[in-house]
Amino acid sequence: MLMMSMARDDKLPRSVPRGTLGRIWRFAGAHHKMLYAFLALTTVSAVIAVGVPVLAGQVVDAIVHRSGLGTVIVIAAAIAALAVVDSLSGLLERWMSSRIGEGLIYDLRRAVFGHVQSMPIAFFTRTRTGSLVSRLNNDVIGAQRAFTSTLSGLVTNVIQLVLTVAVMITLAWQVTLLALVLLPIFILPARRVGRTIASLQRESANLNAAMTGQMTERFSAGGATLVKLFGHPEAEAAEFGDRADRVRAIGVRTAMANRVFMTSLTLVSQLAQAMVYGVGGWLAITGRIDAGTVVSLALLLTRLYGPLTQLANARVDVMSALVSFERVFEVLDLPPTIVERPDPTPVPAGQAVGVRLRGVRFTYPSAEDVSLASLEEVATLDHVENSEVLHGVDLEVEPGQMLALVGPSGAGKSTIASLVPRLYDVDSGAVEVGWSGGAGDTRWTDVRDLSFADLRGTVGVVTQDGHLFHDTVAGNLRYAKPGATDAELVAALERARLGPLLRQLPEGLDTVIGERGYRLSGGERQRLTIARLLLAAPRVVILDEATAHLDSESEVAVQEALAEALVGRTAVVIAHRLSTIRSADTIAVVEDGRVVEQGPHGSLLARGGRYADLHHTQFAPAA
Ligand SMILES: Nc1ncnc2c1ncn2[C@@H]1O[C@H](COP(=O)(O)OP(=O)(O)OP(=O)(O)O)[C@@H](O)[C@H]1O
Repeated sequence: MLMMSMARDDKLPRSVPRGTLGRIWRFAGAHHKMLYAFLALTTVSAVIAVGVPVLAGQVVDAIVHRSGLGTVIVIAAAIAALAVVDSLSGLLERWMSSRIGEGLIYDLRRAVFGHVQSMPIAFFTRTRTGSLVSRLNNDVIGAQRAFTSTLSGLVTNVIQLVLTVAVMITLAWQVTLLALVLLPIFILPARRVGRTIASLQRESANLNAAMTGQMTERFSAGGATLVKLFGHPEAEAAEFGDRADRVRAIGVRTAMANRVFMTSLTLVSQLAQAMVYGVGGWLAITGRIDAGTVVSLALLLTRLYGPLTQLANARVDVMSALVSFERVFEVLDLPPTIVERPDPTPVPAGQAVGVRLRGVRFTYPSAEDVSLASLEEVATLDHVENSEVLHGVDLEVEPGQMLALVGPSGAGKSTIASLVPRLYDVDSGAVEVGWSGGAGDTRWTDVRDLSFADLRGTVGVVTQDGHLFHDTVAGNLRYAKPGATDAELVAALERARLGPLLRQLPEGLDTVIGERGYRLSGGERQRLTIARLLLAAPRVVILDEATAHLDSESEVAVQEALAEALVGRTAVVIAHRLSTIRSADTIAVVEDGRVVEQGPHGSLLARGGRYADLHHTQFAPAA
């Protein structure tokens, strides 16, 4: 058992899954040809490295035996030629290894970015951005190192080692054996130190990611405001300081572990060299070997312990590279739970689209389904199963009509709204969009059967705090419609009641907005997201109508913009204002994950049930 685990440990550090090597090899599929060429070139370099000491020995023999100037010059010229070839192949090798390495970084970055983008929103609500960014930057580069320095080092050194030992044995097996006696002194500490360094590096990577996470979160405008208002800056600084301190300690320990190791290896190598001179010299004096052979052996020995030293290091590199690969693969392995079906149903252009929910039950995904402990920066994911939030919701909005969702906080209104654009998928039942199938009937199609592009084109969402990228006004708007002309952008801004603001902006459409750009008020932000929606012109609008934080002037402007946005569209509105609720074609009262009442304002009020209660307590006084 112990032997087995030790044998396995020779190849991989304890915690790296055994399939990782094969997977890396498959991942690097596009670079295999270049890799083979690189390995061939490496072999040439290794042969040259062994050839030169042998030739040097022959020069000494030629001098000792007085073989003539011609021989010496020929051998010297051969050494010079080998040096030139060695330099050229070294350059070519470097070019190839960097092509492979950088190519791999490119592949990994694109794969991770693409995959992370395909993750459901539940993943982003749990994951810390800093950890994710660090995965894309640091670990990808760590993984690439495996191919540039580590792989080339590994292969060159193994080939060189084998060749050197073979040549040394043919020259003088007794001296070779003696020199090799010291070998175990290299191997044993290499394994220990390697493991220690790998675990230190892993801890350091996690700490760095935690610091990046803390910085990105706390240094955003929102985060910084929170710290100023409620935070404990000293405690924050202390927490950051602790992590930075640990990274410092790890840095020192890693550096020292490396140095002590390298120093002892150099020492052993020099002792072995002394032994070769002593024993070899004695054999030469007693006439059993040539003087040139002693020189060759001594030179070859430097080529033997050199690769050994580097191999011991390569082992450490391989392990940390494997850890980086493992961390990247871990992200790539997260299943994107919301996927597009291969043969989606097309939505016919131009027709109005209705929305309905049939028997929808929904539970928010648990951490285990959508996330990674290392990206949340927790030791283990919480195993708590979320409880069901929607317990069989039935709703229907005819094409072109408006449905208002009302109900107490936490009832599930936002959850219902998030199911239509597939931010989440239902557990059972269906969310459907429908269009006229001819002959007066509506053709209902599950949103899971539509392509992402069709769904995005059909359903538009205006959230309470519409997010804007740090970009120009035009850039933010064109996010919804890439080919839009300036005239279209201006028209959308006018309709969203942002005309006066646009004229005031220092650089008009080219003014940079967002965190570090021109500051927009809450109402202006919201109207900009409405302008974005107007440009996208979806047929269904999902709207979270919370305008409480706006002053009355701004609120009027937002209301006008919203009214504009809803004209001619099907709308599902999480309504907070009586005027909206009254103008809705249908009102659904949501309570505790169920629709408890549904109908137009007048008839619901007349019924004197939950809506009538809500109306009296919440809406009427504010109206
Ligand atoms: N990402 C999430 N993960 C787990 N549970 C969630 C998540 N978001 C909301 N919930 C839970 O789902 C339930 C319904 O929340 P939802 O936000 O849909 O209510 P709401 O009616 O929109 O409330 P409000 O009017 O306050 O916005 C709540 O119990 C809430 O705690």
